[in-house]
Amino acid sequence: MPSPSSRGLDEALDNLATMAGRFFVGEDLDGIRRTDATFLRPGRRVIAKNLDVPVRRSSYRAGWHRLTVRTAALAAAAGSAYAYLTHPAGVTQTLTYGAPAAMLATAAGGVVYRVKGRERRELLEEWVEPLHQALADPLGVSEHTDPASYLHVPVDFSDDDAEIRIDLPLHLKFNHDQVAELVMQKLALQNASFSWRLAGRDPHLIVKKKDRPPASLGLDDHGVRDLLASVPESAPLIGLGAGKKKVSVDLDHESPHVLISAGTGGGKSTILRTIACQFLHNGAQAHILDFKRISHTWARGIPGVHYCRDISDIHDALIALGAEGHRRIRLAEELGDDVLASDPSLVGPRNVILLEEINATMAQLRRYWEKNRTSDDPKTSPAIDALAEILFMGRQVRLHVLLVAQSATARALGGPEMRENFSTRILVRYTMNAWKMLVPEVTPAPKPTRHPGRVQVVLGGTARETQVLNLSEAEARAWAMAGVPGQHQPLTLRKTPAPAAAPGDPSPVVPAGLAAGEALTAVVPVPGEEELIGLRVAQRELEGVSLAGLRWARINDPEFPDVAGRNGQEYLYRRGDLHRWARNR
Ligand SMILES: Nc1ncnc2c1ncn2[C@@H]1O[C@H](COP(=O)(O)OP(=O)(O)OP(=O)(O)O)[C@@H](O)[C@H]1O
Repeated sequence: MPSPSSRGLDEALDNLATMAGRFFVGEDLDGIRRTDATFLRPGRRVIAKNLDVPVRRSSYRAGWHRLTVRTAALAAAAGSAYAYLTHPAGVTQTLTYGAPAAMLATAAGGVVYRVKGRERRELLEEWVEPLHQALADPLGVSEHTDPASYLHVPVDFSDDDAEIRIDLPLHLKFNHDQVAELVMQKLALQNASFSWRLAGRDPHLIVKKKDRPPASLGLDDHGVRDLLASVPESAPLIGLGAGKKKVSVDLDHESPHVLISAGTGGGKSTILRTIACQFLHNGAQAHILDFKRISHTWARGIPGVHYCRDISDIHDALIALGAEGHRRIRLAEELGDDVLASDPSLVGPRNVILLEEINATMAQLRRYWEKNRTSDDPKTSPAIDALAEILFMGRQVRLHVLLVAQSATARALGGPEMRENFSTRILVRYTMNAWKMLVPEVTPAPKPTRHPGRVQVVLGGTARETQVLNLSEAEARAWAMAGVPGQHQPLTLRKTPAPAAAPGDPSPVVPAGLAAGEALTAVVPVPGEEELIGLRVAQRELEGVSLAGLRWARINDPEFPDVAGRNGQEYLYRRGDLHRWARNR
């Protein structure tokens, strides 16, 4: 009978032999067969039952692959040990000098990996993992399967030519429609084609975009001019969606205001330009509140355009527009719903307010008010209050805000309830956080694409991928000017009493002398502004403008004030007009 110590030795030798066997055939060393991988073929699915943890990527590798990696690691370890035994000083020196270099290289590699891996991690977390959770049961795949082993979803899967591949189980016992629906849902695809390749040892599914929007869209593309001319006055064309379907937003029937959320360079100026020039074409008035000063130079001097670059003018314009909104509400009440329904323009011409860079503009408006308010004035900027009021006014008053935000946080818009006023939201190159904040009702978020001019137009809980009509500055200007003749209202800045901004007063004083349809005015007090002055006097009053500059602008700048009188040979201008022109240059 063998002694207990020799039995222990036998067991240890047996275990060692088993481990060595597993090592050389490339199996998991604990002996559990987790996947259907063989020595020659990588695995496709998990076969072990009752696993507590997800199966690691290495368990899917073919046996020969694992053997190669293991042998290489063993050889490296043995080589290092041999080197240490034969040349200990050399190894110590190498470690002394090599270790810091290796650490630096590892750190640099780590940074690159983090940056490159961020997109990949987002892809796995937001789309691939939820898709796996949804598909595992219908496909009969173990939930412990590594999603990336059978769901081959490229990082840029929302691009037009992207191809998604899903490896299917060999038993092929699943409901095709159910799987297709889950793929559409979980990857937030809007239109896709499904090719089932079921024959052979490698059944799989290929998913591609179908009926995608055009790659680009310009005015000279077939049918675009006719389309532009045919869209209703209240519903400008934004672009074309899947299957070349027209995408527009009807400000009278769907959403009086539009929010555009885009990172810089995402194409926000192009979207505003395309929408605004169609309104101008149809006789609307446009107020461009452009704190960046140069976003819409195409609109300079177009009749019906009121361009404010200076923060004091933006402040005044918002107050005047708020007061105009109140006047229109009262007028609408007097006219009654049925009269307005037959002719909505009775309250006045349509006014679109383009508010670029809301984040910076709101901050500037606050700062401006802090600097200029007196101790009797309310603390909140009346311009910000006016904007809030305009956003709450219904579509009947025909004042529409097209607002651009790089980051449409509640604070940037003046409160979370303010975001609710934008039932149409256009998102470009958004982050997942921006989507969750602005479009919580559409989930999961469609994957953003870097395709120029490609946006998501969200309305009524539905997101539509759209290729925005790209009008050049010259085309937009020409389209705006080629509108219905005589419809543009000339916009002038005239002195009117400032609306009283008493806290809690729901109906501030309306600027005097405004009748329905009359041009809006902005309130800009300049001492002696009605007085007529020549360019020589103006040059002394206006900072940073030379006499030559004034003479040049008189001829070349379409926004230079009109001549208001003459003194002999000299042309005279209203002082207030010259000051406002200079501020907004
Ligand atoms: N609809 C579109 N079709 C094709 N290309 C477009 C479209 N919109 C924008 N682009 C491209 O993107 C560039 C930037 O567009 P745009 O100036 O409108 O972006 P932006 O977000 O306003 O930029 P910035 O933040 O710098 O002002 C354009 O020069 C153009 O090349």
